Amino acid sequence: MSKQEENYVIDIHNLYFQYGSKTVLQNIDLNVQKGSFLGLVGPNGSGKSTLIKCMLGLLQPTSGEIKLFGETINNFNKWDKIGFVSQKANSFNSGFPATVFEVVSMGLFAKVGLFRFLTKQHKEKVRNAIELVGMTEYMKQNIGELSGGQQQRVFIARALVSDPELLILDEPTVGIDVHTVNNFYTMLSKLNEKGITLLLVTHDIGIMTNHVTAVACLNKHLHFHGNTKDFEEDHVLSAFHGKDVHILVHNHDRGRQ
Ligand SMILES: Nc1ncnc2c1ncn2[C@@H]1O[C@H](COP(=O)(O)OP(=O)(O)OP(=O)(O)O)[C@@H](O)[C@H]1O
Repeated sequence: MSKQEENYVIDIHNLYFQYGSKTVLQNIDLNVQKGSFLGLVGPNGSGKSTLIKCMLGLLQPTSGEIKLFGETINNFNKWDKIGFVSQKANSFNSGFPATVFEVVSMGLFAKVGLFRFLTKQHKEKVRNAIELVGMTEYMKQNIGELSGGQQQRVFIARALVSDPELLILDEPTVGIDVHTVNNFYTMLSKLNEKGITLLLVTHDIGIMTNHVTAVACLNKHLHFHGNTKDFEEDHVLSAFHGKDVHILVHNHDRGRQ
């Protein structure tokens, strides 16, 4: 393994995926560097979720190679290094009988079983995770009483509580208003500054480019993969060709390299 490859938390080579006879991913070469914040964009049906499912070992690629933390995915077993927050995780109704603290505690279940056995240290971990996402003042509130954006922060805290090195977020801002989305991305940037590698699947191309350190554009093929400085509207347009898409790529200077 080269020095550069040692730095990859995800390393994908020549990946193909088919649902039956329909090819959804073709010849994908993609890596995620340790400490980076990668935004993965593409139009509806471009294969983003399929690619994430392959990375999480939920789907078996038709061919190609996926390495996680330097290990071939079939041999990889340190899944606690990876946290995952899915699309529309925020679907609680206002009567849902669990507080923010309890929901975040659930992220420790795999490690400690029932949360009535949480030790002092575990409770401290839960409080820290809640603080990281800026939700301390809501700790005792019922999750169902929070806004969609606040609920998504809680789900990120739940994923963070087991100290993952890589956090994968699939469309976490669906249904969240623009102002909240901006704050949400600022929070993600802060997590990234603390050393957590982030992979974010999103449609929010304009806002996203102000926060991520690298961008990948997918539409069956990978149309672009590089840093935000080299990322041009042309790449998005070629990935999104034929789609009705309005893109605002702006303020690259604010994106960290
Ligand atoms: N289980 C499945 N069986 C057959 N085809 C599927 C299945 N899941 C997804 N597809 C198809 O595969 C293609 C890629 O879907 P995928 O969900 O990966 O796209 P996406 O980029 O995540 O889309 P979106 O942005 O709309 O969530 C689409 O054409 C979709 O219809």
